[in-house]
Amino acid sequence: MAGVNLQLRQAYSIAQFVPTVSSPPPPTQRVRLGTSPSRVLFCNLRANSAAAAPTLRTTRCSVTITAASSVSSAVDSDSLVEDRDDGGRIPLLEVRDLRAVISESRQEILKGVNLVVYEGEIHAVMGKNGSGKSTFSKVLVGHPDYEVTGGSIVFKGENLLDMEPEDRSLAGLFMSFQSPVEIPGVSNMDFLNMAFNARKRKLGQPELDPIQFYSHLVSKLEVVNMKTDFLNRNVNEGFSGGERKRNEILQLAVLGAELAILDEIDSGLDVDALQDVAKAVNGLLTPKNSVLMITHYQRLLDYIKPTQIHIMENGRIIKTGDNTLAKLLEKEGYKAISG
Ligand SMILES: Nc1ncnc2c1ncn2[C@@H]1O[C@H](COP(=O)(O)OP(=O)(O)OP(=O)(O)O)[C@@H](O)[C@H]1O
Repeated sequence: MAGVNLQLRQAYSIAQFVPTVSSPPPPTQRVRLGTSPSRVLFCNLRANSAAAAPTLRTTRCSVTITAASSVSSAVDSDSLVEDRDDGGRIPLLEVRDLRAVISESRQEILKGVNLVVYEGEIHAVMGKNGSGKSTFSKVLVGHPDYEVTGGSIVFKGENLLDMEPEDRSLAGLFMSFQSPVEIPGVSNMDFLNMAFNARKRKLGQPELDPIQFYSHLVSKLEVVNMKTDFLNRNVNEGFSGGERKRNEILQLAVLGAELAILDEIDSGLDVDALQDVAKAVNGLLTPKNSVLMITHYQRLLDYIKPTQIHIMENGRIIKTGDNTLAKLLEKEGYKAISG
């Protein structure tokens, strides 16, 4: 059973950073014992054996977060909680002078990112290939490949850098990856059910059994225009690129999030799928929830209208503006914007 738990933990860590499953899976769970989790490594949980389970807390994932915490300990997040702009808007995410290196090579990728997202806002981050957009989003969720070396991230008034990746998820941060991973041996339905219940536990709300959860899930499937067949398939296994992206949005719809980080959610989508996904994201927006989306193309912004667009270059946000910035980019390319 420990092997099962390890695999589920890995799956969880990868997909949405929900907590370790310490109790046996629900009765309908279909978990293939002994499946190599090599394709689903996220937290560099190198050990594939049950024996490794007790050592999980000492993986690089935790070490990285600890290192990040020491950087952020000087942040007076209380003062940031009080930060209200003139319009009375409430900041959800406050990133100040964020610096991060690749853990292994120590190469600095983020060189002082500043960004504030208020409740109910949609922010788009654009920029040339390799400018640091995905790194930024992965640093936000605590990806172990990166180490924060300076600056601060405050989410809902709390120091995000003090939190483990799974706690960031439970706090209401969701990330849709550019290349969603497969999780062999875990069905979509079971995965979503466990992730959903983990969030409910954290919120002190009643969990749903598989039958109750199915009813909840069916309504969400309609939102993303997915067939029920996908529920019985293993997470993302054999899914087309577009199906994976829809599945990511299904996870968002099921789990909910105060801040959804969508990394190139439009890549690989045909026109109909793009509209479905955009419609689903728009349908999930409330005055309290926010979206931070990374994209290369204006076409996504035609469907999900951003409050602000940021241009990232060489690990920094060099320009912020409204949709005219994206239109300028589309017409003239980055030469019209770069310094
Ligand atoms: N884990 C890593 N190991 C080595 N290099 C990395 C790693 N992560 C990021 N980089 C490098 O950091 C730079 C920024 O990468 P990142 O993926 O953040 O760019 P991006 O702006 O999202 O690019 P794209 O638009 O092509 O997706 C790139 O040069 C990339 O090769």
